[in-house]
Amino acid sequence: VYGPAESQSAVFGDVCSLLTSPVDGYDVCVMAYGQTGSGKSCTMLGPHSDDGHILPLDPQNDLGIIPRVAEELFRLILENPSRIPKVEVSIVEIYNNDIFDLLAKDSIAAVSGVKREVTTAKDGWTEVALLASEAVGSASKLMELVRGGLQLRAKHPTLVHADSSRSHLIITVTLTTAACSNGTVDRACSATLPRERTEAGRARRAGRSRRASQGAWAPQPVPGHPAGRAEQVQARLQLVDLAGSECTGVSGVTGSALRETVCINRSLAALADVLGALSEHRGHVLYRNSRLTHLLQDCLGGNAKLLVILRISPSQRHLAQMLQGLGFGIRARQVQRGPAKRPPSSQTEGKRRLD
Ligand SMILES: Nc1ncnc2c1ncn2[C@@H]1O[C@H](COP(=O)(O)OP(=O)(O)OP(=O)(O)O)[C@@H](O)[C@H]1O
Repeated sequence: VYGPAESQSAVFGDVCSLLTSPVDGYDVCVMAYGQTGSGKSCTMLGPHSDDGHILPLDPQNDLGIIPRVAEELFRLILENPSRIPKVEVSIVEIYNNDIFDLLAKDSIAAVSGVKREVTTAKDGWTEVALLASEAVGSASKLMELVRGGLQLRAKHPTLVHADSSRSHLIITVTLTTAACSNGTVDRACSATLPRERTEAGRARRAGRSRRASQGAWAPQPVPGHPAGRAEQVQARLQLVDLAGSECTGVSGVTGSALRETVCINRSLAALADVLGALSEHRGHVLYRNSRLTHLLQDCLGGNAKLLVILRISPSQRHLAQMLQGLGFGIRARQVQRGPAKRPPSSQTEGKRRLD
């Protein structure tokens, strides 16, 4: 629990240790939940202006989780120059239960993003069809894309918060790495990784493969490999700034803003329901009740490491929302899925290969 005077770097200190996981092939999701105006965007992004620019008054202390994650991720990646993954970014917002691609490039996209659909592929992964993604080679390029996405994000003033975000923002960083395959010799792997890590990574990454997105980067051929090419492994790091839960009597919204509020509250209720179902180990989890939970299905119910940050307003005026937020936190905490699992080795059934 962080008090009001806690620094952004202290909060990031609890996120930082998760960042080796996507580099090692595990999915990670960090999301901020809380009522409108409680400081989710501040926590995730730091202070920022309407044009998406991050505005730290004190650059050392004010930066939020996302710019810090960008820096730390690339620092970790560059620690091992012989295994640098391809890093791609996609940014979507879920507004009024519709998904908008904030990196799509066409005339409509310049105003509000392009509407997309989430689908569950045959292999069980949820994906947003036709989603634009951009390769990035540095933290600054990643943050440039985030700023562009923020400019398109839906906002609307309310009585509670003059700069209220009306959509859920989901930034996905995908790391694609050529993996060592069983029965083959990947010289890059074996030359640079300790034996123990190579073998563990082999089993883990070989089963962690997903379909590669289209792009210039391609796996290197592996001599003697039946498919004639190295396997690839993809890990996703998702950074989620949820829209705020809201009591319409307090926020005073009407018309289109009221519809936004209804959609926000419904999707957050669906998220709470999913966490409740997972915590009770129910056989059937209703991910598709909302596009938010459908899109986040892999990180909520899959093998991802999920970190939920709860923002609670200390104001008595918001007591009902405070209790509701704490109830959400209790549900999130009750979800026990054990340690993140290593995917099956490449010789067992159910492996996913990128070919
Ligand atoms: N720790 C903090 N210290 C000082 N001011 C803060 C802090 N956190 C947030 N604020 C301020 O509170 C206001 C609301 O913050 P923010 O935009 O992050 O809320 P939010 O939860 O994302 O709201 P919404 O869901 O409506 O978009 C902003 O003016 C922000 O600068």
